[in-house]
Amino acid sequence: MTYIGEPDYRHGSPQSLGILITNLGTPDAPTPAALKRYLKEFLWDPRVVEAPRPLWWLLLNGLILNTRPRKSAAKYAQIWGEDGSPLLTTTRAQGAAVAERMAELLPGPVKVAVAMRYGNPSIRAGLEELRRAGARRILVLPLYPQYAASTTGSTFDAVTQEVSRWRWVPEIRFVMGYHGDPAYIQAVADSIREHWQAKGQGERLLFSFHGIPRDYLDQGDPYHCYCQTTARMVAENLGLPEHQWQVAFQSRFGRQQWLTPYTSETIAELPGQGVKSLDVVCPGFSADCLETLEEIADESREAFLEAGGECFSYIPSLNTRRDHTNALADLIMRHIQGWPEADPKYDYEARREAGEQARERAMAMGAKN
Ligand SMILES: C=CC1=C(C)c2cc3[nH]c(cc4nc(cc5[nH]c(cc1n2)c(C)c5CCC(=O)O)C(CCC(=O)O)=C4C)c(C)c3C=C
Ligand SMILES: [Fe+2]
Ligand SMILES: [Fe+2]
Repeated sequence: MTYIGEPDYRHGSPQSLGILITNLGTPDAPTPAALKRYLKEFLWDPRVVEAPRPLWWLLLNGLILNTRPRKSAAKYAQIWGEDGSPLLTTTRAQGAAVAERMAELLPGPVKVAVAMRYGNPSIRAGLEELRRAGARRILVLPLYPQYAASTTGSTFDAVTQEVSRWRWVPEIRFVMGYHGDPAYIQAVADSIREHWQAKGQGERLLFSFHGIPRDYLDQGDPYHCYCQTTARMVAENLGLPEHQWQVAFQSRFGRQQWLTPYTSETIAELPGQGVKSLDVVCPGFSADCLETLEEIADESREAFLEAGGECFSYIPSLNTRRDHTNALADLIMRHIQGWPEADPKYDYEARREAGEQARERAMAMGAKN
């Protein structure tokens, strides 16, 4: 629908709502060439690697992009599904599920788009999709429960940078995290309970979160603290005594110190401390991906068994669980408060009709398009 001039509240034009659901991103294919493209974009982001640029450029282009793509491609090949990367297929399915749920909760239309911070579908493509649907108000929901500058902060940069090129900037709000959201905590705890009912409970529950360089914490990033909070709240919900759970950080990159304890070291030490059966859950990952399916469910399992462990169980991410979808939709509802589309009395049809009439009046008056 095209308007003559600006849609205007006085004429009752509809202002439609767009939700941009994002995640980190993934290569287009499990090949060294696709990984090189993906890693180049990802690792050049100053929110991800904060090292001084000229030096980092040399290291990245001279060394890392000549070695890592091949190794990472081999890992991706192990988890690649029929429809592509699990992270992307799951995020798309989450977007569709949230859209369905939002249609139940809201009186007017809502457009949901899915985008990835790196790779495809890009943030630009996602925002374009919303713009074409006529979204004048946009809520951005990065699927990172625990805020980190490298993830949520970087998504903020990408969205605002993209919109800075638009002539007509929409209203934008961001969900900056939900590490302690009761419905999210409940969903994680219930997923663990259900896993225990089906497969039995291990002697220890390990909460494994993606790491960041220790230096980022020292400079004030709240991520470490938020991970501890999530883990403690889930453990409390489960009624787990302190000695039956712990937190560790996975997926270290490079030589610097990262958040400790490291998941890999913790898992190798536990059997020696008498823990023979272990459950691992990764509540920082909304969707199963390379870091959970390959690094935890595969590599870590092997490491645990090799170190003398007997039983290793990976508890899947929330993915498209119904309680996850509902928790995300509730989060959206709370963040769009005050926007007319969130008002149950908002009469979308009446507004649309009034808008049409205003448009016709303007046409009759000979306004130029
Ligand atoms: C180099 C620094 C990195 C930082 C800092 C970092 C933070 C960070 N990452 C996630 C979530 C994911 N990371 C994933 C893959 C991945 N991460 C890094 C590096 C850093 N991450 C690399 C190089 C890769 C690519 C794979 C590899 O070559 O090892 C993924 C999985 C993507 C997939 O396609 O499945 C996720 C998800 C968080 C939450 C985070 C900080 C809190
Ligand atoms: Fe990462
Ligand atoms: Fe990894």
